[in-house]
Amino acid sequence: MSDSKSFPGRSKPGRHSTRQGFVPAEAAREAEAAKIPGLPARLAAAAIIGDVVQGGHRLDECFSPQAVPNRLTGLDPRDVALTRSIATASLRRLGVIRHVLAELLEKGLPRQAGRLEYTLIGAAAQLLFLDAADHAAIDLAVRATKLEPKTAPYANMVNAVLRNLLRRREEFLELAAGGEHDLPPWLAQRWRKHYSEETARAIAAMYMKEPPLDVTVKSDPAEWAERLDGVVLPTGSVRLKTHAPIPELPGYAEGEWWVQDAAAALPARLLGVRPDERVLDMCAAPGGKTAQLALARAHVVALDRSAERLKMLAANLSRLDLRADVAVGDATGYQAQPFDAILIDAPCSATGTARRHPDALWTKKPGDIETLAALQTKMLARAALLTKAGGRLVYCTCSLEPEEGEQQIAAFLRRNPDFRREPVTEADGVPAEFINRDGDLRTLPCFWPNADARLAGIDGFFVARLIRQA
Ligand SMILES: C[S@@+](CC[C@H](N)C(=O)[O-])C[C@H]1O[C@@H](n2cnc3c(N)ncnc32)[C@H](O)[C@@H]1O
Repeated sequence: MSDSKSFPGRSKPGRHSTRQGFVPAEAAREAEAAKIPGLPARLAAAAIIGDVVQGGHRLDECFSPQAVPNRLTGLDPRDVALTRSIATASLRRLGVIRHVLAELLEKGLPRQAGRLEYTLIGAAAQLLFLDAADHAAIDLAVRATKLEPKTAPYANMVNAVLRNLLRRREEFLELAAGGEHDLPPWLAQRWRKHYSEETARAIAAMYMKEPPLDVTVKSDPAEWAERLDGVVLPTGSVRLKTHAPIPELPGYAEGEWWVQDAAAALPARLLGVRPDERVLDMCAAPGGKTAQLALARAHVVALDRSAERLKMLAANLSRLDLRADVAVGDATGYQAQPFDAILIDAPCSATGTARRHPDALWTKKPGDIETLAALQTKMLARAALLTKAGGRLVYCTCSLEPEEGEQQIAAFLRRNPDFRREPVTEADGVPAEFINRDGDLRTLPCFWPNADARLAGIDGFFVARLIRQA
């Protein structure tokens, strides 16, 4: 790998002679590493695991061309795919991998050993959960360790730990089987309290599996299910059994569908917009729900604080040949004439989406929930001012935390007596099991179990539909 930023913190590289002249030793080491098949991907994966776990970066962002630092510079597409699979498996199973490593590292991890932990995590993920050849996983982890001056003294230790892991693999796989060790303890504890012991276990079991790919189609789900080798779900989304690269699938380039989890497709539908209504999508990017509203031929204002993410929204709408007015701005202070309908897909802890974004569980801390809930409260207050008399307001989050869902709406209704809940019913095309006692929608990742893991589960979402009195 040629990206020198992939070795942050390396101290004062020495210089040595090459045919081209003097180059930093660091660059020379990287050039050497690039020649060893499989090593650049292992180095990139370790760097990305660190960016997520230590730096708080989102995993998806690490794979975007705009990523800073970009760990993928110079990697060929096969190495990028391998990097992604190592990093994703590492984060999906991070809890149990750390548990296993703690057992194998008698004296714990050496302090200030740079990227050593992430190299070990990536190698353990390969040995336990991926198809990579065992000898390659161990040998390349040892080489990666030798490459960095801070970690080089621990190369023998890495070798010994990984060989021990291999010897005890069956025991560790048994430990990993239920997924219970994969969750950060503070979140597991919350879910046991708010749902039940059994539900928390079922969520953990779902979170250790790769999720299916769901898409929203512009029309004719049955035909697209057949063309895409999928099934039509009870809510109208199409679930694909294959994992082919998305841009290569039929209908993608023609803009006939877009990727959207089946649960994420429900909030915009529950807003029930009609042609020519003025609709505000308050947190719109990257635009999955804006596309649904635009497809219903509403006049949509797609508002988001992030200009970068709105560029993605614009590109998505352009591929789909759909239109919306794009506005960059802070929803909590947004001013406009009142709207017929408003959708708030609020920023949240995203703990309901960890099947697709396993990093979501490891980049959040307990205090974040309070901070996010405070932001959501402000957005709801602003949306209340922007909703016409008789207008509708749908609030949703992809969080499993009641503070960002049920409690948020209970407090909103207490503060805003001119709003009432319009309960979600089966007549909305929503399965009864998704509707809670208050008439709000609450999905959990363990819903829709299926013996065929390719078809199981749904993102965790909360959705409330409110009406402002006329
Ligand atoms: C859950 S995502 C929205 C996903 C989107 N609705 C979709 O379906 O594709 C939340 C969005 O809220 C945006 N956001 C965060 N804080 C905001 C604020 N104060 N005002 C407006 N948008 C904000 C983020 O940039 C992010 O794009």
